[in-house]
Amino acid sequence: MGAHSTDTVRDREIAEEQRHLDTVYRRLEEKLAEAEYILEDAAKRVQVGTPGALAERDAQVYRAGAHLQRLNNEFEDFLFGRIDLQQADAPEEHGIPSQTPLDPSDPAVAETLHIGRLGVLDAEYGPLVIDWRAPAAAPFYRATPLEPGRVIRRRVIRSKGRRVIGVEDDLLRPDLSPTLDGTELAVIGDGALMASLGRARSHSMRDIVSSIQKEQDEVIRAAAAGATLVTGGPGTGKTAVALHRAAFLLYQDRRRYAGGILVVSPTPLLVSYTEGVLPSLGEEGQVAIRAVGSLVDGIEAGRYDTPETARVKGSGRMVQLLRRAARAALEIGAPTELKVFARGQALRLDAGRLKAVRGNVVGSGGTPLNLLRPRARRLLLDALWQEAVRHLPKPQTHAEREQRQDERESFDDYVGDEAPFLDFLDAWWPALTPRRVLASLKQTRHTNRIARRAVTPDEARLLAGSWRHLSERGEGELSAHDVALVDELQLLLGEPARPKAREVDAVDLLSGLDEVTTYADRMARQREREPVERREYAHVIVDEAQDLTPMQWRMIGRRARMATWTIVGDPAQSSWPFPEEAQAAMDEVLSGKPRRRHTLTVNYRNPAEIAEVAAKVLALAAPGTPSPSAVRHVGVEPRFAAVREPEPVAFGAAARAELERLLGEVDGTVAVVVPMDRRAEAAGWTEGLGERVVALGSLEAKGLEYDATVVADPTGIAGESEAGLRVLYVALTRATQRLTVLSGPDDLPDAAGVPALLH
Ligand SMILES: Nc1ncnc2c1ncn2[C@@H]1O[C@H](COP(=O)(O)OP(=O)(O)OP(=O)(O)O)[C@@H](O)[C@H]1O
Repeated sequence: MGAHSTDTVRDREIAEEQRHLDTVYRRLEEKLAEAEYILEDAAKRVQVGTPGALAERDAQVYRAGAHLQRLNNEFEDFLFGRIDLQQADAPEEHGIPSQTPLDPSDPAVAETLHIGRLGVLDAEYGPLVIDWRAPAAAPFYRATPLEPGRVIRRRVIRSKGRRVIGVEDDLLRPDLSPTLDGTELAVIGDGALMASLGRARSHSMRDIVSSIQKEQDEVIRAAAAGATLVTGGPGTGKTAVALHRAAFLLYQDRRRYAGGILVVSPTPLLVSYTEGVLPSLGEEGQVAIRAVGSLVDGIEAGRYDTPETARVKGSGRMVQLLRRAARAALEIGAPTELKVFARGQALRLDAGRLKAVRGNVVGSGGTPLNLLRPRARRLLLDALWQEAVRHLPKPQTHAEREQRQDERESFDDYVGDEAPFLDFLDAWWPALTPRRVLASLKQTRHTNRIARRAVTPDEARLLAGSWRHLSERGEGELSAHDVALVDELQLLLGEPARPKAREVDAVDLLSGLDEVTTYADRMARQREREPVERREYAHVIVDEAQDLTPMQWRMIGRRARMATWTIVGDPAQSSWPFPEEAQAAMDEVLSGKPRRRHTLTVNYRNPAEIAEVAAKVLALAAPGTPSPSAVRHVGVEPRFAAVREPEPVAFGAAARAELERLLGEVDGTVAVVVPMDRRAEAAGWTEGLGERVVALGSLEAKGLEYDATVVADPTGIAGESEAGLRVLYVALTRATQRLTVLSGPDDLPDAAGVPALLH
């Protein structure tokens, strides 16, 4: 009887929400018709009006189009929340309702707000749905029984398409026996929220808009200025929060942030996993999510460096090495003699002279080398001219000086345009590209020669080895660490001159500095015309920040000179071995910006059973770091299995059998995580198992999650680098339901079934 009456109450409440949702959809359909009308109308209209008005109209059409598309795509959970509020103590101000109740002991609900992905107004401009990012929606996420504010009841509404299927309530004022329209307020708890945490995972992340928690909401809505730094263990929602924050910033100040938010992600895998979240929040196109290896246009990092090589490439010492490498690259294969014929004589600059000229061209300034080419041309002509007039007496009178000047000008015109001189210039001051400079470092001897104290001979050898596959021009695949070096080199080199630089350019006749600025100006104008990708952002969000090397921080910093920041990460998951060095690099990039710190404490991904195993590794990997608390129990302990035979075939068979077993246990995705050098092997284990299964190298698992994971060869992962235990910690924290740890003969489990490493 009791159950029956609860069901009736639940049905009644669901029906009530259904009525509201129906009203919302009716209104949305009206808006849809309106949007269609605007689109048609705009298409018909001729192009008149000021550019500003036209742009505004384009924007309107764009918005209407986007709206249309989104409504047609039919939202899941378009409307997901509701709060019932007490009477406010003050009228709302600037659209922000007061959060304090007039009378805290008043049990009556005075106001009900529905919260959804987008704001919807009724025909009288009353709110049918409030955008989740609006200030009025904040209490939905912030209210707690200790600090309820005006909220009496918070409700999460679950729907499928246009049908409401469930509600889940939190009563924030159990002391009140609250009422709504004179009847007792119903409170339904059907576990929808916990169910949603336990749902099967797919290969794309979902938004968390209906269940953002208070500590997360505080990050999402934090002021934009300066830098917001967020730490938290695995599964605490750092990535989710970072993405929701992007949507929030756009909502709050669209003009400022449209097109100007960059999200830097550690791997392309995490980019594709998270890509769908912003569109599901109604934000399409304005936010660029890019892997740290894809920040330089035209390059997609596809190689992995060994941990030893990565250590060198990521280090701030590379700046000095690259500076020298760029200069040295100019000299590789450079001619050692310049000979031209002019004024009836052979003029010659020998190696010593050329060296002196080169020194003068570079001077002490930091002008990018490619921009110095006009100066190189001029100083070479100077040197040749001095040769030409060496035996002539100095001009004495004004007339003589004028005459000499005229001769000089025609000398420049004549010599400077002749093939021998131009060919020489091309070879002596070639247009350098970052790739070409990297390729120059593939010769260990050369690298060693220029390395001097920047890197050790051993490190020079590692670097050279990692670039051996590049062609002379630097064609070939690069690593994510190389991309940061390319970016640094781009700055040191400047844009290479255009190939048709052979025409005489009046600019060349000006003095050095003018040449440089004029050239730069010309390039700038050119850039305006060609739609190249944005290089500066208004806000930069860094995910998995603990992994960035100093060189990567510099690269990101160059895209954020005017930006505000959100930086999320977990030092305990860092695969970079020198946290202090990375911290210093970050400090430099953020210099002077005020910082706001937040910590996230609840693990929403891993069930407690898995979190417990991970905590053991955490204690070894980052002693003293608190584990986030896991909110869910699945009632199944992680499995420890071991393969005693040393043959890889036996290990592979065991891994595959385990994957097959897990596929039967969970509805969603399954991953096997292996040491980086066993990736190819692991790909074989998963062959034919279908789309739900993936094989990942330890570093590729960053940020991802699966229903079930097999962590294969944990000792191998832990031994990969100095940061190995932290990488193992990452691997162990990927699963939402099931975890199997599969060890080899070198780490057999003890009597309790736990491998020694995990003690
Ligand atoms: N408030 C929430 N409601 C529902 N699900 C949540 C909430 N917060 C986080 N989650 C879920 O928890 C999982 C982990 O979130 P996320 O990947 O953002 O964590 P993270 O801190 O970035 O983890 P890691 O450090 O391991 O990369 C995701 O599936 C996310 O959807």
